[in-house]
Amino acid sequence: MLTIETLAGGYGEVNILNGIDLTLSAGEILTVAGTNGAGKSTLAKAVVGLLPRVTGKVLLEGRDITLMPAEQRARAGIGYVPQVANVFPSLSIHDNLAVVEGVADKGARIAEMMEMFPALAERRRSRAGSLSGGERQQLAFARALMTRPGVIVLDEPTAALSPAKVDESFQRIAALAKTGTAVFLIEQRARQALAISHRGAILDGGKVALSGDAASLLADERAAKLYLGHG
Ligand SMILES: Nc1ncnc2c1ncn2[C@@H]1O[C@H](COP(=O)(O)OP(=O)(O)OP(=O)(O)O)[C@@H](O)[C@H]1O
Repeated sequence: MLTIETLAGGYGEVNILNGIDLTLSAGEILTVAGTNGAGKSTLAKAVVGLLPRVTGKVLLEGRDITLMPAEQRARAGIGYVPQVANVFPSLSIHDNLAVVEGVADKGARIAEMMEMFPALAERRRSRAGSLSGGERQQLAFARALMTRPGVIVLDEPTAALSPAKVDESFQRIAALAKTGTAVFLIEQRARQALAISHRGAILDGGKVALSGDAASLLADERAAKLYLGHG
């Protein structure tokens, strides 16, 4: 579904990403973890078309999208939920979903989103500006799913959530992958994320330091010691 080959690049002249190779198949969850500043968010931006300078390749279903602008990538089926949620604060929850363009069967899709995110359904007429950080994140997630993207890039989806909601969020992500969506999951909660993932990659200094299937990464002593913490 998504192939990343020798991807490098950054914001200015200095490379933040230093040659990354990763693949993600339909229905698969790939956790990308790593220390602060390792380049995880920068990698997400390169995948969705928001990094100013890149070399190497990003392929979507075999098609080279490395230089494709972000809006076009979104139309081609790459959804993105950035770390700081993008919602329209003055619009209601319902209308935040209703204004998403390019959605076939909009009413039905909104109903599906309300089912997937019960906390949003309860407050569908409330202004998005009145939501908590975690609820805003859910709304941004629902907005990104409206167009039924084949790949979704989630940048720390659990960061703003209360501990009680973290599990629920991971379960929702697992359920989404079961419907065939490929999930590119950036997470600080690496152990929990790997527990629902098929594969994982740990970034360090803009490179993949370790990668493999999620279970072996969880069992890897070096990964545990250097990157996963004890939690
Ligand atoms: N807009 C930007 N312009 C210039 N440099 C940036 C920009 N955003 C991030 N950087 C730099 O790129 C490097 C990698 O940052 P990035 O946010 O990708 O790391 P990260 O692994 O996602 O870290 P964190 O877990 O803290 O979010 C850092 O040195 C950061 O200072």
